[in-house]
Amino acid sequence: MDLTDIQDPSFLKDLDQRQLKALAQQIREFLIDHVSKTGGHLSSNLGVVELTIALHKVFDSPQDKIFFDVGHQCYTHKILTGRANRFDSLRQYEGLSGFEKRTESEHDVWEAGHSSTSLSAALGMAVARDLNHEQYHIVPVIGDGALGGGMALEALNQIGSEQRNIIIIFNDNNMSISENVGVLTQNFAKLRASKPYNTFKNDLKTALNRNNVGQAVLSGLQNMKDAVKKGVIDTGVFGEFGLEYLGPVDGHDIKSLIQILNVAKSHQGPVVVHVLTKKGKGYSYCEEDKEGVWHGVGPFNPATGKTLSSTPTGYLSWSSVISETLIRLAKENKDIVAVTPAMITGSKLEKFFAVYPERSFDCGIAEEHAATFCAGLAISGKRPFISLYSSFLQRCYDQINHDICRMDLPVVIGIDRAGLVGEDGDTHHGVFDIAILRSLPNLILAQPKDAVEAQQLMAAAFAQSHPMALRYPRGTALYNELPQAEPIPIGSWSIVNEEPDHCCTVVTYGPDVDKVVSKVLTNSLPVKVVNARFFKPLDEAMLMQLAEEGKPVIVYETDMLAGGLSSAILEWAADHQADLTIRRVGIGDTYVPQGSLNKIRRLEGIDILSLFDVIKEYCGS
Ligand SMILES: Cc1ncc(C[n+]2csc(CCOP(=O)(O)OP(=O)(O)O)c2C)c(N)n1
Ligand SMILES: CC(=O)[C@@H](O)[C@H](O)COP(=O)(O)O
Ligand SMILES: [Mg+2]
Repeated sequence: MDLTDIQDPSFLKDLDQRQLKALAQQIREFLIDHVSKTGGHLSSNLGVVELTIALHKVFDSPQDKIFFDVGHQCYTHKILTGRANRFDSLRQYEGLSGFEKRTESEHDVWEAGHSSTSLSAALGMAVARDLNHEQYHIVPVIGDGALGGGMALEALNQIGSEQRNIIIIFNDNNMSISENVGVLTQNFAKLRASKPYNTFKNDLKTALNRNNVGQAVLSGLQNMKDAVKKGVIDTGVFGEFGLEYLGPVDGHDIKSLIQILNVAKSHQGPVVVHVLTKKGKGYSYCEEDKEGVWHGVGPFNPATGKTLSSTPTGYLSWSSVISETLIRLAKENKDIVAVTPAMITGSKLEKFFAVYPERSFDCGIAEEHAATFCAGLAISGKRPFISLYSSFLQRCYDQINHDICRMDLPVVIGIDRAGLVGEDGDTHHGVFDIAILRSLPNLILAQPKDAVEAQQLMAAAFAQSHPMALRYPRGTALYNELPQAEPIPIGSWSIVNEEPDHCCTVVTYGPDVDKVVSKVLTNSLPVKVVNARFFKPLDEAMLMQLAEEGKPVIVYETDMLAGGLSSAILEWAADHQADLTIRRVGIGDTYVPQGSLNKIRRLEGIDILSLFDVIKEYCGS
């Protein structure tokens, strides 16, 4: 069949096992082919092809609510709900989202991008359904990584006591982005290997194979409950939470999946279906990947698995610049330890973990815990470095406030993926951190303009004794190793382009500093450019100087205007009754969509050309 002919999942009801299997194969080939051109979350999607087919065969979407935790594994769901024809535009501006999007389809009943929200959402939906006296199934699909997240465990706690009808699909591929961590994974491993239950499951299968499926389901469930009571079946952590447990089932065997989902469907109360899948199933490069490099990929050659883009010579990713510097600092300072909430690969901490295994900690998807864990380390004399994607840092705002800043503990926070990230879209843009962190007492907040400053700011961060956060974007920077980086004085800005008779001053930060300088020089515009590398504390002497010069000041930010650098400068001007004419360029009161950085920066009016339109107002053409 042509996948682009699919309108909705109802066609699955008429397909037999053989046809369903063929469909799975076709979808897998489609995914590899399309993701190799657009990039995307390949491995997780390859792992849930059969599971998603079985879910849409057994349940009736959109009446029944099928949705995916994080949402990065919903591509088959998109194909089965009539969106195959839009895959050429995956993750592009105005194209198909890489996550579920309610505006895209009535079958997308929940949106995410951040992990571990699905179970709370499911319980909310279930309570609303019951209060409305409605009848439908609520079917969240959650991975073993996401299930270890605090929110998911908090939700299980309430789901167990509410006892509403929810069918939790536990997609256990024994992987987070890279290898999963924590004691829960051991509990899952025990369940996976649970022999007595596997025997029991076969009994259930035999019962289900009889003609009277309804009766088989009921007697199967009764047998199962008896077996649980007798302690024959290990229900693991789920039993402890008061949930019915079904499984484990082979997540690539559509027949077994359909059988067990039918059992779950007729169950009263919350039930977990434990599905074993292989991350990257059907594509050897993905199947063999333990580091998670195939979790999210850019365009690649499907035959060789080789990525089509390459880092230019001499450049390193910003994450690598920071982690290389951390390794050097850690050599001198034995108290430095590195902490990550499940982002070793994205944060480029693999090397640090290899060089200093006993000083490296992967906490799992647990930003809140990871931040307070760092506070505990710091209060006991260690110098923790925690790497957090800006967007995921939002999860642990309170811990940064209550546990780190309030006690003025010297934790160094690497804010990775700061600013717009591009194709992951609104859930992942890291544009709020300046605004939310700037109000926290004791915190120092900075951003380097280049890799040299990154090394100097890292040195500064570990040379002082307050919490300090250092933000850096997705992408690369020209890298020259500084064997001995001199710490930059805290709160100091620098003038990077001085003009004796300037028409205005541009105050900006990060990699845009040098872009603005090169543009004004190329266009021979008399514009002074200031590198505002500290958002907190501000360089008050420099601000006073700008006020005395009396020239217009354009604050050019590539993050949210509200609460950002320009807000900080306006506050300072008001507090000091300084006469500053401020013009602001930045992101307005909106969630920025997905798309290439060039495209969305243009759209939001924060690209260099937009800045130049503003400059020209002051400097003529
Ligand atoms: C709060 C938060 N932290 C980190 C991430 C980054 N992240 C995306 S997917 C993922 C792994 C999820 O693992 P799992 O739930 O097992 O799904 P799988 O990819 O194995 O299918 C992580 C850490 C995120 N999306 N949200
Ligand atoms: C789904 C998710 O949250 C991550 O996989 C994210 O897409 C990673 O993005 P990077 O490519 O910036 O590491
Ligand atoms: Mg997983």
